[in-house]
Amino acid sequence: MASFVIEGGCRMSGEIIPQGAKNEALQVICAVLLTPEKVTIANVPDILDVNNLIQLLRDMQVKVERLSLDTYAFQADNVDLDYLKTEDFVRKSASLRGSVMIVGPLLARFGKAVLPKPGGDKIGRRRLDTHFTGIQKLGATFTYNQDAQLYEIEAKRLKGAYMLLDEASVTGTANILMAAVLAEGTTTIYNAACEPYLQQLSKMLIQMGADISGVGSNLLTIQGVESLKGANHLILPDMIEVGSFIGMAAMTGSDITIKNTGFDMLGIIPESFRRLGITVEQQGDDIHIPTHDSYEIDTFIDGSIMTIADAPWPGLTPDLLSVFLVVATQAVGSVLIHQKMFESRLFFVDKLIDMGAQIILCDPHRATVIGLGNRYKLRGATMVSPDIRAGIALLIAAMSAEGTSRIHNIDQIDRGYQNIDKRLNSIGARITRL
Ligand SMILES: CC(=O)N[C@H]1[C@@H](OP(=O)(O)OP(=O)(O)OC[C@H]2O[C@@H](n3ccc(=O)[nH]c3=O)[C@H](O)[C@@H]2O)O[C@H](CO)[C@@H](O)[C@@H]1O
Ligand SMILES: C=C(OP(=O)(O)O)C(=O)O
Repeated sequence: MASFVIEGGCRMSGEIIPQGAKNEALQVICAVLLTPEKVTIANVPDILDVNNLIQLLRDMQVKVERLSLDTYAFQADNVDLDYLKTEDFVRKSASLRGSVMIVGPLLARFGKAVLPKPGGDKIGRRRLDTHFTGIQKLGATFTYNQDAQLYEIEAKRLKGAYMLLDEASVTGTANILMAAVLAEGTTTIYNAACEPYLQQLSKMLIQMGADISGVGSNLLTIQGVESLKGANHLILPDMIEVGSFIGMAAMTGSDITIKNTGFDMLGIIPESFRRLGITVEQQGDDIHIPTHDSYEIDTFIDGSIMTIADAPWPGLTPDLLSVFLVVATQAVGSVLIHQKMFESRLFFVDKLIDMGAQIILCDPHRATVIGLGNRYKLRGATMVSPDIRAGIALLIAAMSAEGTSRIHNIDQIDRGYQNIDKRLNSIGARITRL
């Protein structure tokens, strides 16, 4: 497994362009299975998860053409459904979470799909109930094949239905939506997730001929259509990467401009960083983070310690809480980080404590951070990245620390951040990939 060696204390300056959004890419690439026509997708991030999904489609005989570094044309006019029965398919599906979202499109278009255990971060229970119940409501049957360890799913023709999701699952909503666009009649999805990823997926599906209303809300109404056509789609900048750069800049005392951030789609993210005391200057669609010698965490209006907690969109994405946590370690003041959605995403704080951070892990979901302000710097350390977002948080810690750090298992970072070492080194970081 590759590692990063990071020389701490280097300030960055200059401009950085965020990659395309990982979680949107995973959705819209699955959606190409809904039509035999050509779908062209631009701003596709060159990251492990996305490349693994594209390979999975290639293995299913989807024609994939790389038109430029970040633009692909897909044509699913001759899909090999037998591939879904192979061990190779099961193994590859387990390498990423996004693979679960081929079920909706396959079922809608071909009446059958299989669902092996998907991959993704090991950050606590990651149940698929919402996917199952939603797709069952559309009339599909699930049969567990013990030998192959996968579900076989069938439906002659999906039928629209009303459903109130048990939770606003991101990939669950995408899967059900992609199934419903070709179902017969009307589907209503209440308590739908409405992250920008889903708004963008809906936008692409509408361009393909789907009839969807309520986009951006938690109530989606879909009138099924007979077939869908090709489309051209542009993926938004990755809001998690934008947030990671904001935190990284503040904590390393860097002066950077994050270009083309898709600011209007960042929701509560910029304001949440401002509440940590970070100056986030909007300049058109760019974000400028000036050099911070210190930043002070806000309190609630009554003076009590602030909580930063995740919530379904338009609440704060759980994928940035690790970044908020690490950035708070060098702030003036205290904050409670409450990761409500996942129960194993905060254990990486042990590594930060080893580096000198003052953190009390209250329970698997909550950590209190007592900011060190300018009093002490973190110390360099050797660490292993447990998941993608803990990985970037540890990288930020290492970049701000005194001395040299090593992070092992950086595949976990590469899963979601494109050429991160090269891009950061080009504006002044010192990261070596071994
Ligand atoms: C490939 C992809 O797109 N992955 C994202 C997707 O994963 P994914 O779609 O797998 O995550 P879900 O939205 O299904 O749920 C995530 C977790 O949050 C819990 N939950 C969810 C909704 C809710 O209202 N209450 C609640 O507690 C679930 O029980 C689960 O433990 O969404 C997550 C939540 O934003 C992100 O962390 C992942 O990066
Ligand atoms: C948890 C994440 O990804 P995945 O769902 O692919 O594991 C993430 O992107 O932070």
